Amino acid sequence: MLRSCAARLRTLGASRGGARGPGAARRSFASEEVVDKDCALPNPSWSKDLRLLFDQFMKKCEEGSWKRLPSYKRSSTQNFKDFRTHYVDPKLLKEEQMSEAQLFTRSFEDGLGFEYVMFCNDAEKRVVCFFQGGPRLQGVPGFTHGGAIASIIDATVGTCAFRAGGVVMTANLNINYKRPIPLCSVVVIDGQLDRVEGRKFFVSCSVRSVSEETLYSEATSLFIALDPNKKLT
Ligand SMILES: CCCCCCCCCCCCCCCC(=O)SCCNC(=O)CCNC(=O)[C@H](O)C(C)(C)COP(=O)(O)OP(=O)(O)OC[C@H]1O[C@@H](n2cnc3c(N)ncnc32)[C@H](O)[C@@H]1OP(=O)(O)O
Repeated sequence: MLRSCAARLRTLGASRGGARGPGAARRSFASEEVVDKDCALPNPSWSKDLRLLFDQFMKKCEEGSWKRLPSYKRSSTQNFKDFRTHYVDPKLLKEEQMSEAQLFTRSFEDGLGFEYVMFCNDAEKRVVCFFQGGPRLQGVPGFTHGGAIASIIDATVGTCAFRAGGVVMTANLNINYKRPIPLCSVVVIDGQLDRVEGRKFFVSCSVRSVSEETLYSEATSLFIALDPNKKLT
């Protein structure tokens, strides 16, 4: 698996054309035109497994029950700007650093870090994430780092909570690591909103192999919807 992963990355290097694939979002950022591509679309580093899962769920999207969630390196939506002004003390924001701010899980070159796509089913209160962890996410040799697994779990269960409760933050994340995840393999993270108590959103998830035969990890989490009358800092 590692060899084919390296091979894909070599072809990726050759195809570095930076093509503006579908789903590119044009917007001005820090006074320059930056094309923020939708990273939740296939690129040459995606394995056959990841593309197959993507195609399967895109068909479900056509049936209407599931929706693919676009994903960008930077969130420029107005609500993100409102988030910063509303919840963060401007004194703490160093504008020059903020212009470099990117979503952590979208901060690696194609194929090297987090390759993933999420689909949501709001009726079932579920978010499914297909994740291929690249060679820069290595923990023990040949396996994915536990912190990288926690990050993609956090993003998946966080998105599940976000869909139900709006702007949320992680208050608690408990992960049981049952089996190590081979580096560059594809896993299926299935997030489920379990219950809501006021501003508390309880979400759990499993991390399984594509064949569903191997349970790699299980997690429970608590997200808190932010109180509009409270600053975060
Ligand atoms: C912006 C939009 C852009 C668009 C984008 C689109 C896509 C978007 C996807 C998002 C995906 C996010 C995925 C990344 C999410 C992170 O990674 S966030 C980063 C890590 N988390 C943090 O840094 C949070 C740090 N903690 C805090 O800021 C504060 O503790 C919190 C979480 C905001 C809560 O503070 P608070 O609002 O003052 O609430 P508080 O009164 O303390 O507690 C409320 C209730 O929760 C309970 N509680 C709080 N903490 C705990 C705990 N750890 N354990 C148990 N109970 C707890 C309290 O006991 C209380 O319970 P009740 O008394 O009401 O029964």
